[in-house]
Amino acid sequence: MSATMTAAHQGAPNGAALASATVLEIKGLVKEYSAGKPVLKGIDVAVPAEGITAIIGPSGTGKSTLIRCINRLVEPTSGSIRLHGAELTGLRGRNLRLARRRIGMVFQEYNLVERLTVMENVLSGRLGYVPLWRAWLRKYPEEDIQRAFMLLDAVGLPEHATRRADALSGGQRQRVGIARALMQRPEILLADEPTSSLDPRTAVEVLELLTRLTAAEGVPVIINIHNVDLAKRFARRIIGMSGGSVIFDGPPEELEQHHLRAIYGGEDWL
Ligand SMILES: Nc1ncnc2c1ncn2[C@@H]1O[C@H](COP(=O)(O)OP(=O)(O)OP(=O)(O)O)[C@@H](O)[C@H]1O
Repeated sequence: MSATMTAAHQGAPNGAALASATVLEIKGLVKEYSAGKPVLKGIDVAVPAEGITAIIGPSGTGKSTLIRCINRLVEPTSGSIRLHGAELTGLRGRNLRLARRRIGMVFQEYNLVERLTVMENVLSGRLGYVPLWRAWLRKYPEEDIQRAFMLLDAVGLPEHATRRADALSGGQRQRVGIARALMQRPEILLADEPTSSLDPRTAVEVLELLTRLTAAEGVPVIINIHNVDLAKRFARRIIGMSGGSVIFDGPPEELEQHHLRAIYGGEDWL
């Protein structure tokens, strides 16, 4: 397997991607928030069906935009995004809602409903599946409740089911966020800077948990992360972005200082 780099990165998926089955294939993805000023300049990425793929790059380079184009929180300007071969761009209404059920998301600021209990927050991961009247009446199927308890146990919060979300620490909230995302039984999980609001030790604990649980559930993860050391430690694959383009795509052991200089610019910080 070899990493691809600037000029060599002409859009073809690299050896790492070809070696493993692909769950998500992004081709020629462009996003312009203002006409003629692309933030994403034709992204080509093939995400493997297992493990963590980390997106690194300087602030403002389009990492969040890329992640949010996948579940259409951000509308792509052009290009293709295929999940298990099915095109996601252009979906509307019910078809978009059905596609979103297949894509879990973990957020930097957790996005829990603060006044609801931990259990209700986890169960809300089923909202795309359960009829709304059931959710309003809090009548989730028994199977969902069992799974929510199992996931709360797995994230180390079995005793917190009835606590309000706003009574939890940041690390605990993110554990609830992970349980909620997995409650959805997603085919892929997006994590948009999931550890940026956490202290360094809690960040490692949350990434360990994310790695373990998603491996157990067989869910591949795309994570947008600022900390390069954590990306190298937990990801199987690194995508380095700069100026709205992918300039490194390969396994962590191939990410060298010259790549980091190309991604982040300069070298006085290295
Ligand atoms: N909703 C929006 N409307 C207009 N411009 C936006 C919007 N969201 C992001 N941008 C711009 O797009 C560019 C890329 O932003 P994005 O948040 O994707 O970058 P990022 O690499 O995730 O940055 P960070 O690491 O700081 O979160 C930035 O210049 C940003 O100002």
